[in-house]
Amino acid sequence: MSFPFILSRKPHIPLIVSPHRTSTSLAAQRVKMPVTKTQVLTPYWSNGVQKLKVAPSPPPKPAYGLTPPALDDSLHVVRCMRQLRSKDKPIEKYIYLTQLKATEPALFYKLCLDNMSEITPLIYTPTVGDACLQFSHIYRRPEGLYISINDKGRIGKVLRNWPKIDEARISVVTDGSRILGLGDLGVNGMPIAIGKLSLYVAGAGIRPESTVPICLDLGTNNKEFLQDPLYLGLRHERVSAEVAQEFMDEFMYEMSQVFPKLLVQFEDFSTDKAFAYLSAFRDKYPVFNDDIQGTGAVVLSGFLNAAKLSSAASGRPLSDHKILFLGAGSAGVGVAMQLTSFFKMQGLSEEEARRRIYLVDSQGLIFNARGPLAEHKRVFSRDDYQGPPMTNLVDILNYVKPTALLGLSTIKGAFNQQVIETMSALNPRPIIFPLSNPVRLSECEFHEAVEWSNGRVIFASGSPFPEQTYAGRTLYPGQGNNMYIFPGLGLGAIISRASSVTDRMVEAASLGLANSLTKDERSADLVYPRIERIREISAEIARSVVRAAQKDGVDRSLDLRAMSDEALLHFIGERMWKP
Ligand SMILES: NC(=O)C1=CN([C@@H]2O[C@H](COP(=O)(O)OP(=O)(O)OC[C@H]3O[C@@H](n4cnc5c(N)ncnc54)[C@H](O)[C@@H]3O)[C@@H](O)[C@H]2O)C=CC1
Ligand SMILES: CC(=O)C(=O)O
Ligand SMILES: [Mg+2]
Repeated sequence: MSFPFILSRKPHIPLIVSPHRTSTSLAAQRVKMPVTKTQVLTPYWSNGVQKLKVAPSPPPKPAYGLTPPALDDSLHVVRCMRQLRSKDKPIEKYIYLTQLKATEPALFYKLCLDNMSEITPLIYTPTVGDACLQFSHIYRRPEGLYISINDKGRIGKVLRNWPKIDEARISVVTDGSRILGLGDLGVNGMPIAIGKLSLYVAGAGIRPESTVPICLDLGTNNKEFLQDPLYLGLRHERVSAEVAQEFMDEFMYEMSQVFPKLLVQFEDFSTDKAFAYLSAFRDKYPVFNDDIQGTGAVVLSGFLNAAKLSSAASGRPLSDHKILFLGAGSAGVGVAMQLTSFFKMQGLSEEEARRRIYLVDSQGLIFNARGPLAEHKRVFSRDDYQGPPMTNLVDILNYVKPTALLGLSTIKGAFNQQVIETMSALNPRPIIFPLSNPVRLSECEFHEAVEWSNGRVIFASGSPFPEQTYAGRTLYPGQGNNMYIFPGLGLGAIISRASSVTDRMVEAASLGLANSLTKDERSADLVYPRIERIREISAEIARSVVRAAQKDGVDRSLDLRAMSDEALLHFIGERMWKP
């Protein structure tokens, strides 16, 4: 018996089927279904045919007398928020919320939805970075699936131990080799998979039981962890790239066999593996890489809105923008690839679009005459600079004269006062996005960018910063984080039952996000919508993604094709799980 992800179209009128009786309802007559115990059946549509599914039973309520007489759901929400706020350290709040999620998931997600801007930084970046660093010390109970190199040859068997195989729809998979900007954390990477999936539930209404966090343990090169007696992973260095690739081939094949309806999100693989696995698997399975594609989509979206504000001040045509990246890893190059589509939208050719982009890595400006380059950097390597290596960022800014400076370098403070003043001298409204995570690795802080640009900066960062007041005006930082994209992208891919995640679907997610700003948000110069609207935004993104999947012919929920845009949006909203 399968439990489709999709909720009933009319969840308020479930059919209750009594033990040992055959239902005589209309819907039930269409599908013969042996009913052996009390079950809640809900009708749903598949390829134009109405079917029934058994709804997973809610957790049992404690029997009368086992809870205090005045325990009341709405007051308990208030009590939990007070308990949460009474804790001083973010990591203590993280541990409290983790326990709450394990014991009362609906309550946990209600708190998340009602307090998105307060709770997101606790279950996600920046606190999740500390949770990963300390995972082997704060570990309490099992959550998620661990597959290690020792399981090679029997990965399918391990996957089948997952208790909710039929419900599984979305998995976030990491091998812990590059967690945020914190480096190789081995099996301590599990909280990043868990945190991203909590945002799928909170932000896109994916059912909690449909999420599968997976951490692959292929060893770690983190010397501190290898010497820590409490470290929870295998105590050896990472296996070679060849062995890891063979392991991944088996893993992905077995995933497709055990979980035929699962979408896979690759997360925080080190850059070489991130590109290798994406190209190896993207045409075979429904999979995307969040750091390459999700980040590309979220930054394109923020950049589209930022470029309009910047061009309004400078009078410069949109096609004239120039973007400089500090950092040329999976995220930097992923964003650069996605931003070429911005210039193509302005009428530039692929070649012209690429020429608007400059990459800087740890050795300075990337140009052909510098010497051999990793494959992912080559496409953006400059052939129009022949001089000596250029390593000083201010020199590079004065040479390139960019309109936008994006940081994906993990180098805290790289956007110092001189850098921001140079950008501000070059542009009436400089676009400065320090996107590295967690917050302590951010290339600059919001208050610095505001102060050093005299309040003119158009700003978005990977982790959240508080708003600032400048010259009597409140200025809001954008959060340029893929958390705005992956919930809606995943929801759209799941609802359309996409057989693969195409470039058009990723771009549709990006444009869906860019277009979701309200009038009020635009007039406050925001480049991303307020996080409190995440469900509404995810629904709009999902609709765009479904349409893109249909255009590319990778959708398998064919009945959605005939729906009007309005009906599709309504359909998506109704399918979101509500705590
Ligand atoms: N805001 C968001 O949504 C996202 C943010 N990120 C963040 O981006 C950062 C980078 O991630 P990846 O690209 O995967 O890592 P990576 O380690 O592959 O890339 C880092 C890049 O920075 C360069 N770099 C290092 N030191 C430098 C220096 N001193 N000057 C100039 N460049 C330097 C490296 O050469 C490399 O090209 C991480 O902090 C990660 O958390 C990643 C994905 C999404
Ligand atoms: C946000 C994210 O995916 C990262 O920093 O890796
Ligand atoms: Mg990531």
